[in-house]
Amino acid sequence: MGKRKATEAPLDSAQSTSSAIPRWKRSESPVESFSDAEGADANECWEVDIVGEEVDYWGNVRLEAEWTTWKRKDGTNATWKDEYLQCVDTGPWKSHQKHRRKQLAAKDRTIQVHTGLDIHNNETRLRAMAFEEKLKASRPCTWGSDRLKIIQQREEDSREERLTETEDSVRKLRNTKARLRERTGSSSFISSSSPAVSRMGSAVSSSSRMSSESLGHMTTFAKGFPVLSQEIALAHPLERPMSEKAKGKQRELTVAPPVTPSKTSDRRRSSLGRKWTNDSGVPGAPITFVNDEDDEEVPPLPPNFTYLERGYKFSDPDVLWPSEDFFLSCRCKTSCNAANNCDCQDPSELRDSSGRRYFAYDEKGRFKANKVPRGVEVIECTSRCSCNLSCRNRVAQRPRDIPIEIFKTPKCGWGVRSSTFIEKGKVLGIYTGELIPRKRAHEASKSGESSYCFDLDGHEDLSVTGKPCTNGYSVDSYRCGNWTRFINHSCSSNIQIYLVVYDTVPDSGMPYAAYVAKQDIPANEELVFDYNPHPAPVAKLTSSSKRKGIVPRDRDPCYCDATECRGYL
Ligand SMILES: C[S@@+](CC[C@H](N)C(=O)[O-])C[C@H]1O[C@@H](n2cnc3c(N)ncnc32)[C@H](O)[C@@H]1O
Repeated sequence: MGKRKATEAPLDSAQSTSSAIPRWKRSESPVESFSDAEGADANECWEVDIVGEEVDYWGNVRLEAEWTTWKRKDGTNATWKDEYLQCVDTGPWKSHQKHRRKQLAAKDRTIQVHTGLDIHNNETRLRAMAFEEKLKASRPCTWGSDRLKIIQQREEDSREERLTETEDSVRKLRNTKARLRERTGSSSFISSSSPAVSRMGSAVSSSSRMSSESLGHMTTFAKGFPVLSQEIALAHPLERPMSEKAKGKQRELTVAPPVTPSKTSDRRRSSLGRKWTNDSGVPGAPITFVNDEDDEEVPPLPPNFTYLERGYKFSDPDVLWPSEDFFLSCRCKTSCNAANNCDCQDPSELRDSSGRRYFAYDEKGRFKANKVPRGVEVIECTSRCSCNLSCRNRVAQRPRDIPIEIFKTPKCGWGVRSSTFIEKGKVLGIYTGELIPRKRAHEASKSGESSYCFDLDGHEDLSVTGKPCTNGYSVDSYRCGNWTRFINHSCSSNIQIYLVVYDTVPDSGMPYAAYVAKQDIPANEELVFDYNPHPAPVAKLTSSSKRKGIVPRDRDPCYCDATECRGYL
């Protein structure tokens, strides 16, 4: 609602500006004569309603109004002339428009705006404004401030990590003092089942031997984990000096009661998650840690554990990775279309009955499990091939694109799941770690040293020899590895392993073990594989012996809960 001063207004002569682009074209409305009009207020103003608006090329807005108590002789009562609207309060109209824009933006997923005209009518203008507002809200261009936030977050993280270490050292000091008091017969007693102590034996039980779905052996000989590196290495000489604020906090901590474990745990979990996500190089597919079971902060890891998303670490002088000069290569342009025409597929054993070679993946990059016999290495294109990363024969080597959650399971220590649905045939990642000679893995197992070893058995057929090969290689992910080292066993698995070579030479005994979805896996379902899908003939446990917890000697009990559970690992 608004009022217009009832003065004689001149005829609008400004039909256009000097510019080539016209302003809105004004109608030849006559000078209004209000001499016979009634209904004016004390200031000689007549009430108007704003009913529309237009915008010109330069963004100038003009309003359309209608007199509520006066009309022309021809019955019309609308005007665009701002001369008549100078004392109109436009506030209510603007808020009405804002509300309508919001409604439009909420209603349309994509707002169609046709801006071909110089002059936009009310609807177009509203849509354009709604579109811009929506765009701004959905994709705010805040990279500058985002960057600042990341930097601040990093600084905060490193400060928090130092604080956590300090808190741990205080707790440890208290425990040590308590133990000393205990030894010296002091009456005060502190339970040894404090989180730091109970954690050491919790996750992984001792001496379990497993073999992979396809051919490898997974050997886990864990006699209890050392505690995390952060707990031991309190002040690294190369670390930045602690800020005054943090020092103050440290001083406070020495007298204050310990912080609640949940807060510390959350901080440590998110800090480790961020670190591993950064180290994995795939920020779009983060790694997170969740523990809804107990107060264990993060999975127990040996000191100086290194996260390695892809490839192997070579620390053993006996293990030599083949030189790039020996890699196979093809000359396919952009992407390899047919395995039969692809030179790097020459040694591939994936052939149909007429001898024609085929790829292990379909056009969508899904692994064709039923077409790849157990023990056959999949040969992917190498860095010497002329095709690019979009090639259909480069799948296991692509960066991971599913988010990973490492979570505490009720019975099997830490396990792995993803917050997204995983399609059957989806290749999830490869088992990484130190590539060591098989004999070293066996020595480690005999000496009872903790290790997470995956035996790369290559073409060995366990069903024929019945014994594991001793001259091959194993992957030890105890000190170095990625999220796959947390995948638990189930007698009813949803993922399987196949061997793949890329950037190495086929048949060298050094393939990668790739994890692939055996079936569609719903979001948040634990990812599990059968550590020993072709077990040597050990008597299957009866349900009553399972109930009694009787397992064969040298075997660990299985807690997978599958109906067909064998009862042991
Ligand atoms: C490769 S690790 C898996 C990650 C492990 N849960 C952890 O917390 O680090 C293998 C170990 O996990 C435990 N584990 C895995 N699956 C299990 C199962 N079905 N039943 C009992 N323990 C299991 C065993 O202690 C085994 O030695």
